Amino acid sequence: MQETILEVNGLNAFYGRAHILFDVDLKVRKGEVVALMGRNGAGKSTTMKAIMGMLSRTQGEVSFMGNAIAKSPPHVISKMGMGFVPEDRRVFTDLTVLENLEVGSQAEREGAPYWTAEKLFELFPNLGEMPHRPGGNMSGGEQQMLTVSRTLMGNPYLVLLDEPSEGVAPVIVEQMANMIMALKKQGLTILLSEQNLQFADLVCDRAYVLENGHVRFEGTMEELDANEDVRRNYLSV
Ligand SMILES: Nc1ncnc2c1ncn2[C@@H]1O[C@H](COP(=O)(O)OP(=O)(O)OP(=O)(O)O)[C@@H](O)[C@H]1O
Repeated sequence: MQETILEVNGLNAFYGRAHILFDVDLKVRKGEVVALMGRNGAGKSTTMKAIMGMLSRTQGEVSFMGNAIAKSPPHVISKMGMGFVPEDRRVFTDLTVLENLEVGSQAEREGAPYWTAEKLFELFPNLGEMPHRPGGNMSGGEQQMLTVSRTLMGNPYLVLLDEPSEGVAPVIVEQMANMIMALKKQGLTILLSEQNLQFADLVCDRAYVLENGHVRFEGTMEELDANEDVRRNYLSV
């Protein structure tokens, strides 16, 4: 069995007094694409932010490549090789595509795919056609691709990808799915938050389903597809 890249045990998270995550356990192994699923408000983004060290109040254990990171701040976790593409996909609007990529650049990491702007332009030909365009003059889908690319420029071992298919045109959704499959082939490990079961079925190996901050299901995509109760009760399908 492949080595475990990320292991979360008994993760609880709070916004002020509101208790949002309840004893979340999850594991991501090297080379896997794992889906974090659930309806709006289930706790997917909160789980990612908590893993990334972005929340002020959490309890539980998070281990990344064998290192305990639950008390580490986001910039330290990023430097260790964890990339995060948040839902709001902010690009630097005054910087060009190439400049945006340079901002994300980190040193090569042994055992992680190595990315250059040229390699990313092969993966996202749209971006390759506009290297000098300011980020502010791009469509939402193009900005989405740029945010993913900027994160990859950090040569991460693991990428947390928050709802890549949400709010973008169907043609971009298709490109996103192709992109994730291409990244998997390169050996990248991905934890992907997603509401859309069709999309997750296309690109993911396993899924965790959240409801009200609790993990309600854990299994392969085949097991999830076959589990009508989970799909009906906790997903919008
Ligand atoms: N900054 C915040 N302050 C207070 N409560 C928050 C905050 N952000 C999220 N919440 C609440 O935490 C719960 C989980 O939200 P979260 O964004 O993690 O869900 P999600 O599964 O990612 O859903 P979505 O698809 O809508 O992003 C929701 O009840 C939400 O209202």
